[in-house]
Amino acid sequence: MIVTCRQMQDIEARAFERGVSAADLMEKAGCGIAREVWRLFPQPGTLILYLGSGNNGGDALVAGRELQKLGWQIQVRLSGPLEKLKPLPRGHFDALTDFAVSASPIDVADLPRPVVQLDGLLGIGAVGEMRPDIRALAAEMNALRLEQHAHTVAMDIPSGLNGDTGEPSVDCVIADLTVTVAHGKSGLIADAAVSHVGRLALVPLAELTVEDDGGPQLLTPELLSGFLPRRRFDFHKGQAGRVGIIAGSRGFIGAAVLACGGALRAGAGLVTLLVKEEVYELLAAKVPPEIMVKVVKDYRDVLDMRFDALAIGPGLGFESEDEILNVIQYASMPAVVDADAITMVARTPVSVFLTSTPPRLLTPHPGEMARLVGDGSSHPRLTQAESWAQAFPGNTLLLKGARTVIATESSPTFFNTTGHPGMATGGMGDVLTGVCAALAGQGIPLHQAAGIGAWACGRAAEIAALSQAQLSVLPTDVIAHLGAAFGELE
Ligand SMILES: NC(=O)C1=CN([C@@H]2O[C@H](COP(=O)(O)OP(=O)(O)OC[C@H]3O[C@@H](n4cnc5c(N)ncnc54)[C@H](OP(=O)(O)O)[C@@H]3O)[C@@H](O)[C@H]2O)[C@@H](O)CC1
Ligand SMILES: [K+]
Repeated sequence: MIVTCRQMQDIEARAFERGVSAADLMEKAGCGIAREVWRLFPQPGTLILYLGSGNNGGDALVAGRELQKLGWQIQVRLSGPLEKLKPLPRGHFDALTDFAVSASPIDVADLPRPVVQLDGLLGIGAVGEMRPDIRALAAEMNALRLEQHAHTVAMDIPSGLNGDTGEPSVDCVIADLTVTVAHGKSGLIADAAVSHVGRLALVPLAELTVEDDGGPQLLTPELLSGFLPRRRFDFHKGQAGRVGIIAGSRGFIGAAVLACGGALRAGAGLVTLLVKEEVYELLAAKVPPEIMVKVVKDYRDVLDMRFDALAIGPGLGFESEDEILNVIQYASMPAVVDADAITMVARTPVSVFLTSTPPRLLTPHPGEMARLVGDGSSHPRLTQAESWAQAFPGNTLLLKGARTVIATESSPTFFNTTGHPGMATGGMGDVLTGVCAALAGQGIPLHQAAGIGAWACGRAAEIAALSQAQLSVLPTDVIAHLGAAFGELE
């Protein structure tokens, strides 16, 4: 569930009336934040706590205390006199040991790396524009990030971001990771906020659980693990899904290989790559040994084959457009439609979709989405995805981007939380297509399959970046780390 700041404060106030302790909540929030920092930064370095006067700074202090136990060295920047700290953060400040308060910007050149700065300046208690003292510290954090490669983690919301609208004010903190507490805040998923929020994580607080409103949801491991079926001990490959992949053409061999790799690592029982004669030799030599490669004269031959799910599109080209459109329209099993196949759908009368009974998952990037919705592409991403889903009930749309959004009519819209800018490399989408098809082949509904797929690919890319720079992460690295990502959902 996504809430406004006011709704969050009301939920909190009602919990306090029931006797829930604010100190307890801060303890849980701070420990949860520390866990999320550890997930992305498992090697300890230097932690700089930027503290405002409110409870947002308390979260940073508790997280700092926990990370200190793992070996992080702590430095503190205060926005004003200590006496201004609210009682809860003041208590945590007084209890902290072995740290230095710096009265001026910190030179991190000789400090242990990584340098991570916790933004505890302002949370949901912020009113109006940032005041000069806070704004100066926010600007300092951004400069440290930009000029000295420090990483920024926002407590609850990035300071200076309107928690309801997502509008960033001047000098709004640019976070690499925002760990939000109890519930996602509406401003965090606004298009304008994406580059200030960065990677998202949610620390659920059982005491602040409320009845779900059916609205958008953040993709979290807690939510997604419920979508992954447990396998019986006597499970066999026929039950794990027979996936057919229609991909690859001359000059676009790699896309097919990547889709196959994604499908394998997402647990498909049998993966068959269906290709035309001209690329058979090349692809048969290039795909992993677990893949069967089958030559088809006409892609429509697939309509008579037994598959549990199809993936259609990566590296396909446009030579067999009529055949592909027929497969999308008539195949009796769920299908993931990607890349060139989306462009084909976009230039076809929409009735093709309305008449196709089995569900389809379309996974456009913004350029392909613009082809699908025309003028609609100027609308907010959430509106684009939900409008398309309303127009084509039963089908699912996954709109790629730094904040991938997934919509299906009558289902809560999902916002992905994982991933990093190093994923801006050709081929990432091909992996995702294979992953989603494999999950669909295991009987997972396309909406959930898309959610698991987006989260797992992003998380795999994060794990791949633990041992190398983000910008060096390749789609093949994502495939190699999918197993670790899925492991976090079990
Ligand atoms: N939700 C939950 O369940 C839980 C929430 N928790 C955490 O608490 C956070 C909310 O804490 P909060 O209410 O103390 O407010 P917070 O955001 O720290 O800032 C308020 C302070 O900032 C000041 N100030 C205000 N506007 C300003 C401005 N424009 N420019 C400059 N200063 C400004 C204002 O000072 P004043 O105006 O009073 O002098 C006030 O003292 C929440 O985001 C989460 O992190 C968890 O610990 C536990 C569970
Ligand atoms: K903050």
